Amino acid sequence: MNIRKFFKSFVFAFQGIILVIKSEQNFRFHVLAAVVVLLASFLTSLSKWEWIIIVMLICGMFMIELVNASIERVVDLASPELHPLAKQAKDLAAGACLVYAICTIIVGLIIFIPKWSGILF
Ligand SMILES: Nc1ncnc2c1ncn2[C@@H]1O[C@H](COP(=O)(O)OP(=O)(O)OP(=O)(O)O)[C@@H](O)[C@H]1O
Repeated sequence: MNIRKFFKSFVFAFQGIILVIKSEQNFRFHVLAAVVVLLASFLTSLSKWEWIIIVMLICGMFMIELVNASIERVVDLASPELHPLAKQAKDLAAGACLVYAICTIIVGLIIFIPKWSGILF
């Protein structure tokens, strides 16, 4: 196993994460949302499994935004001019992000509403 190559691949992966933070407004919004959700989670007594679900949802959102940013760049490289297939590729990737974001909101509400309803009402 080539250790140097192994660590270099980590460096490249971190470069990708830094790039998406710097260049994608959506990603920065999701980072902010994740901080808010983590703060709310600390203030709410979550079970181990609820914590696991929250962490997986947050990481999943970051992952899908990274894939979306990657698809946007590949499409821009392959089709700098307007093309219906380029539009479809970008809109499909954006649709995947939206589906996942809606899923995280629904699951978050299922976890938090019963806990907060006792405090609020
Ligand atoms: N090469 C292209 N050919 C056809 N439609 C495109 C192309 N590039 C982008 N589009 C479409 O134009 C609309 C706006 O795209 P825009 O470039 O503003 O955002 P994006 O590339 O999807 O994301 P970002 O703003 O983060 O770069 C989207 O519906 C997208 O699918």
